[in-house]
Formats: sequence, structure tokens, C-alpha cells
Amino acid sequence: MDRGTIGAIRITPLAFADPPLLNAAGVHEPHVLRALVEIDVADGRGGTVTGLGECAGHAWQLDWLTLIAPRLLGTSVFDVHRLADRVDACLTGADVDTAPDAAWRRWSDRSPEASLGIAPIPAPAFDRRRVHAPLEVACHDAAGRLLGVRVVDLLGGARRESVEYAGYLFYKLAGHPDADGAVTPDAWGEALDAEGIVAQAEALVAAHGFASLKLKGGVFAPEVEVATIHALRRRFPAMPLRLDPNAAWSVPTAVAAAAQLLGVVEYLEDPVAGLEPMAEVARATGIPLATNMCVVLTEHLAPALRLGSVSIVLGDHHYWGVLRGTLALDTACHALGFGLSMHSNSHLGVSLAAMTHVCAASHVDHAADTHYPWNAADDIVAPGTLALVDGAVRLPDGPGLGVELDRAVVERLHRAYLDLGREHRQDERYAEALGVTSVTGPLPRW
Ligand SMILES: O=C([O-])C(=O)C[C@H](O)[C@@H](O)C(=O)[O-]
Ligand SMILES: [Mg+2]
Repeated sequence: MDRGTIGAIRITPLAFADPPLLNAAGVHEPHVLRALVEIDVADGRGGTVTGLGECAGHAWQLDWLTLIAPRLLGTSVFDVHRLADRVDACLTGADVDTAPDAAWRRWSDRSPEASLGIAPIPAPAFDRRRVHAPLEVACHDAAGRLLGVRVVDLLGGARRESVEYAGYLFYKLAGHPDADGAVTPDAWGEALDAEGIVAQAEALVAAHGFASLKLKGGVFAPEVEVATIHALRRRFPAMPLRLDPNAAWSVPTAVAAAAQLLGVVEYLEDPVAGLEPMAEVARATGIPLATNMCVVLTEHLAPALRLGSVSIVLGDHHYWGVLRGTLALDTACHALGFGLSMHSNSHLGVSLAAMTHVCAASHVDHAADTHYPWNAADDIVAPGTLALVDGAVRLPDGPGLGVELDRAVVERLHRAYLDLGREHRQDERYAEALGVTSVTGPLPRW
């Protein structure tokens, strides 16, 4: 087979441990569902190299990947446009059996929850990109390994050798209850007030040297969260701080809270939902606003600019058109005068490596979000190549993403997935089961 030809694609669902972190949608469950994508590629000398990708492990996303994988065999990892077109053809219905009894339709019937977040045909662009992401990352990894160059060099070269990340603070419960409802506090302990969050920040800064901090809000009344930010400011006088209530506030609430945060936070992220309401808050307060909720597609940039909805856009290669798409966003933000930061969700080291390469190639001008410290103990990446030190991750030296798998951990997390028997993320349902109903129900909550 020619060098670069895709010979096999493996999709391995994983479940890894997660603490009971609170957000506007509920409480993180004991396990995060994730998927590892491995693409075996001919090296042109009779051998193969394997490229790695990682994405969320929702049932609909896994099933789409499974449906698409055979359609990509025989294409080349250097032919990323063709690969993207094939993914699109499948997800828009041009290359899939759309009959009412087509086999893929079993997914939507599997359980009532399966309809949550499912992308029906034609799948919206946002969901098409979420399916495409781990495939393109794995192709870049394989291409880099074949050529002996880093992914960042395939993306045009490194603008920096080290990428800064923000410490991601969460209000959290002491621990997950066991089968009898008994709670043994985890190593992080409880953080349900300003004091707990400051202690959590001290621990994260001591462990990883973070020089920026982000607080996940939308959990308590805005005055409590504003007071928490002020407590962080007193403890870390020079640290850039941000608060993200995930649209849990109404416009008047956000305007009042922003008055207390102006000059204290580097930005306020998604206090309200939608481009127009965000613009209202920005106009009324002058506070820098950031988003990973109201600007998630290229076509949102023009109205965001016209309305003045945000100053900073959060990219994320898992849905912004993968690595090349994230760099296109970077180019647009740079030209239009938006700042660029990066969104994250619970993830492992393959995604951290991909994020580090794409950030290194970009003009990102705010420390990127990462959930990594919360989940690093279960990382599938073998130790030694990725480390969060001095608030940053250095680009690994090796070709491609520069990381290798720890097969024993992959196997353990795959078994955990099979044992779990869960197919969706259900923060709200878990919060209800725990009786933490203050974080359930429709938004805005304040
Ligand atoms: O910036 C954000 O909106 C996020 O990080 C979204 C995540 O789902 C976060 O809220 C979480 O992990 O609970
Ligand atoms: Mg956000």
C-alpha cells in the first residue's frame, strides 16, 4: 500500500474517573465517557504507523464514527479534504441509507436518552465537526509520524514552544456517594464556598504553577460567585481571573454582576445566552465578554462583530473544524480583532496534546482552558511526554502529536466503559439523584 493509505480504524470507548464537579447543568458523574480513535496507516515499506485521536464518547458520536470508519479505508492521511468530504457525505445523508428501517436508526430508538444530543440526518455542521475531529487529529498524528515532523509543523510551524493553560476551578461536592449513599471525601475535598475555592486554587497552583484561573459558575447565586472571585483576587492579586456561568443569568442579573467584576476579571464568559443578549450586557457594562456558547460556527463571527457581543472567542478543535478549522478561526479572530482563548471539556492526554499543538501554531492570547488536572490520574498517554508545569505544556519532541499510549490504561478504561453500561452524559439527572436540585431546571436561573 502507498505511504499514507488508511488500512484500519479502531474506535475504543473509554470511561475514566471524574470528581463530583458542579456546573449550571448539574453534577459531573463518577465517570466521563470518552473515545480513543486509532488509525493504522501504511508507511510505504510494508509496515504501519498508528495515529491517535480522542473525542467525547456519547453513543451517537461513537455510532457515527463506527458507520463512517469503513468508508475512509483506502483514503490517504495526506488527503484531509477528501476525508472531511466523506464524513460530511455520510452525516448529511448523501452517502448513507436514509430508509426508515436503515440499520443506523436503531440508535435513536435505543433509549429515551438517546435522543439527547443526537444529530439526525442531515446532521448540523456543529455535530459533523464533532464526529470528524478525532479522525482528522489521528490523520495529522499519523502524517507527522510518517514524515518525522511534529503536528505543529504540519500546521505551519510553532509560534511558541510552550502553551499556557488556566487552572479550572469548580465548586464541588466532597466525593461521590457509594452504593449505600456513604461519601468518602476525595483527595480534592469539598469546595462549596469562597474559602473552598481559594483552597482548591492554592492546590492547583501549587501542583501545576497555573498563572491564570477560571471559575466555573452558574452554580450559586451570582453574589456568591462574585464574592468568590473577589476572594480569589485577594489571595492572588496579580492573577488573571475569569468566571463562566454558562448562561445561567438573565441580562439584568448579568449587568448587575458585571458591575462588581469590571476590572477584576480578565473576562466574563457566557453570562447570558445568545448573541443579542450578550451584546446588551457588553454595551451596558463595558466588561470584556468571552464565549464558547454563542459563537461556535464561522457564520456566528460576523453577527458577533456587528453586534459587539464578545471580545474573546473560545476555540476548541473538537468542534471548530478540527486543527485546520481552529487555525482558520485563529486567522479570522486575528483579522477581526477578537481575542482567542480555548474551551475544554473533560479529556485525556491525546486531546491535551492536540490542543497544545494547535494552540502553539495559533495567535491564542489567553491561557487555554483544560480539565486535565481533574482526570490526569487516568491518562491513557504514557508518562514522560506531556506535563503541566509552570502553568504550561511544552510541545512534545516526537513526531506527530508526540505521545504514546499506555495500553494497560486503555484496556482498564475500556473495561470500565463496558462495565458501566451508560451511554450519555447526564449531569442533570445525576444532580437530581443526589438531591442537588439547585443546579437543575431551565436557564436562566437567576
Ligand atoms: O467553558 C465551558 O463552558 C465548559 O467548560 C463546559 C463544560 O461542560 C464544563 O461546564 C464542565 O465540565 O462542567
Ligand atoms: Mg464556557
